[in-house]
Amino acid sequence: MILPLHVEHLDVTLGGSRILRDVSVRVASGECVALLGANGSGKSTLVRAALGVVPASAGQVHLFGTPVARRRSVPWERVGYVPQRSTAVAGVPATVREVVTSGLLSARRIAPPRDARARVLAALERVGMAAHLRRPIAQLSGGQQQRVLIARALVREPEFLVLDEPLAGVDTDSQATFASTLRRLRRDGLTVLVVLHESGPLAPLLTRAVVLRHGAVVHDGPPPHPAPGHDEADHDHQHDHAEPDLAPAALALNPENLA
Ligand SMILES: Nc1ncnc2c1ncn2[C@@H]1O[C@H](COP(=O)(O)OP(=O)(O)OP(=O)(O)O)[C@@H](O)[C@H]1O
Repeated sequence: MILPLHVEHLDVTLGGSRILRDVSVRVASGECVALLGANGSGKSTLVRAALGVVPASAGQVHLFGTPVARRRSVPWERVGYVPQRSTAVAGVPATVREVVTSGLLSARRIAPPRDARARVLAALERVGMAAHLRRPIAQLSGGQQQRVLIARALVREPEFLVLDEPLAGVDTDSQATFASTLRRLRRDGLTVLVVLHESGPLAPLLTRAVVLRHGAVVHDGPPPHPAPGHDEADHDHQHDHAEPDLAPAALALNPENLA
């Protein structure tokens, strides 16, 4: 069976430090897997390595059976990526329509396809944001921005969606909206890998959780139950190693730059 994601014995070393240690993770078709762990445990690094953004020092990554050595080797027509909102939309002076249209562009396709308008609208309808088509993304709430970024990832109709901390800095109402969006996508048959600080309101949607600690997998199985009284709304840390805010031109031209 060809897996959407198959990571085998992956090691990643950055700045002389071993960040991931012998990590093996499988995501099968139709699963909704959470990647959990404390700050600095290596979750984002694993996602970035899976999308060819950071190189492996040992081990292998396959997406739909394709070996991933660099960003260009990712089968982007089958994989959607939703980056952390804080790094993706800060200061971008674009409308919702423009942001979602950028999901249809790439280094090889710098003009939108003929049916772009209909596809953009359909993607926004899937996340309940069609009414906001013409609004500047910077004017939207955090939760709404998050849904627009999901629409941008959905506009190519991927089979596998990777989301990096979609609940970070999002208020409780928007978290519930996000959970129902995710439930709908799962019903549509999407395979999902979602990086989370803790499983929280998404726990009922998860088929499995992989927990990282100090760059190694310490759990791969049923999702842990959310702690009583948990509140993720205040989890809005910034990454000291985060990519710089994307220039609008990069956002408009090449969604693969977001990975
Ligand atoms: N380019 C880099 N050079 C050196 N160290 C790095 C680099 N990128 C990440 N790291 C380090 O790797 C470790 C894991 O970082 P990573 O962002 O993958 O963790 P995380 O689990 O996603 O954390 P968070 O919850 O804060 O997003 C951290 O100690 C981080 O400082």
